[in-house]
Amino acid sequence: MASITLDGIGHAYPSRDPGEAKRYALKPVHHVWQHGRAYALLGPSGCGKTTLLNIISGLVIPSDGRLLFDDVDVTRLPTEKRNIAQVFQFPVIYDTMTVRENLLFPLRNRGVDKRIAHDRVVEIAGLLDLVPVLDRRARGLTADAKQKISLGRGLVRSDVSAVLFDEPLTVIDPALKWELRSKLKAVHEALDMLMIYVTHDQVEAMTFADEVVVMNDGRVLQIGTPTELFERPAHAFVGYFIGSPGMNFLPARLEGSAARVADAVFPLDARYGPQAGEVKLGFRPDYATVTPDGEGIPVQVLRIEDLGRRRLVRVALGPHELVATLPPGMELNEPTARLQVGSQHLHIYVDDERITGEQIGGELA
Ligand SMILES: Nc1ncnc2c1ncn2[C@@H]1O[C@H](COP(=O)(O)OP(=O)(O)OP(=O)(O)O)[C@@H](O)[C@H]1O
Repeated sequence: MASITLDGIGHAYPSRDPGEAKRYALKPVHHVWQHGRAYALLGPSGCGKTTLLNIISGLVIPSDGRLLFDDVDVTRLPTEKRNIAQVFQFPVIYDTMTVRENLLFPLRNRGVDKRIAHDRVVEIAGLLDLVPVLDRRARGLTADAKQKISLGRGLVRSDVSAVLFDEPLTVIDPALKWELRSKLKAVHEALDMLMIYVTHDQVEAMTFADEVVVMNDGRVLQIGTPTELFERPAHAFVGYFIGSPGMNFLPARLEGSAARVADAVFPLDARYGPQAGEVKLGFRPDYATVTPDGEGIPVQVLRIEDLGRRRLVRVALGPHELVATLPPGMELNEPTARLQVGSQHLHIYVDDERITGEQIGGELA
C-alpha cells in the first residue's frame, strides 16, 4: 500500500516526423495521490486519461518526470514489478474456473496462505454480491456477473500499491450501472486501498471518487472533491464539463465589485483590481433563477424545458443565451422576465482560469 507521487509526470508519444515540435498527450503534472483514497480521472475522449493510467501501470514510460510509489522511484519498472491490480473495460477471467477459483487465482499466484486466501475471497465476494455464485463456473454467468468477478480479482489482493480501473462499467447493463457504481463506492470504503478510476462519465466519477482529476487536451485542469468542482470550478472547462447542464459563461467587464454584461450589472461579493478588464462571468444554471417580475436583471424568455424533477428556462441577455432554473410553481407568461443569481455563485475567469478578488468583508472570494 502506498501513496503515488506524480513528480512532473508528462508524456509526448514519439513522433514519426523528427522536425515536429514535442506534442504532449499529457502535459507535466505534479500531485500526490494518498493511500486509502479514491481518485477518478475524468475528461473527454483523447484528453490523456489512459496515458496517465498506463504510466502508473507501467505500460507507458513517461517522457518527462518521475513516478514514485511512496518514496520508491518506479518510473522505469515493468508492470509486473509494480505491485498493482488492474480492472479493464471487459472481463478478464477464466471461463472454465468457478467464481471462487477465479478470485483465489491472484492470491495463489502470490503464495498467500490458504486460510487467509479463502477468508479474503469470501469477504470480496460478499462485498460484490457474488457469494451465491461462488461455486458456479464463470462460463454460464451474465456479462455483468463476469465483470463483477473481474472487479473481485482486482480487489482481492490486499497488498497492492493501487487498484486501477479503466472504464470498468462499459459492459454493464445501464439498469445495473447505478447499483454497481454505489457498490464500488462501498467497496472502497470497506477496503483501505488507493484506487484510480478512469471514466468519461461525470456521474461515475463523482459517485466513486473522493477526488476527481478533470483533464482536457492533455492537461490536468483541477483536482478536487465533487463539491469543489461543482461550487468552484478552477477552469472554465471544468464549469462546462461538470454539471448538467454546465455553467453559463458570459463575456463581461469588471468594474470594481461588479461585472457588466452589455447593460446588465451583476453585483459581486469581491473586488477585483483594474487589470482584470475583459473577463468571463460564470454561474451555474442551478443557482440562477428566473421569475416573471420583481428584482433582478431583465432577460428575454426563449423556452422552458420541463425535465420532470426540475424545469430549466433558456433566456437571452442581449445577444447572449443562458440557462437558469424556473422555481417550482412559477409560470412565465410574458416574453420578458427577471434573472437572479446570488453573488456568492458568480465566478470570474480570465483566459479560462478562475481568478479570486478581495472579498468584500476581508477574505479571498
Ligand atoms: N500509442 C500512441 N501513439 C501516439 N499517440 C497516442 C498513442 N496513444 C494515445 N495517443 C494520443 O494521445 C492523446 C491522449 O490519448 P489517451 O488515450 O491517453 O486519451 P483518453 O482520454 O484515454 O481517451 P479515450 O477516452 O478515448 O481512451 C490522444 O491525442 C491520442 O491520439
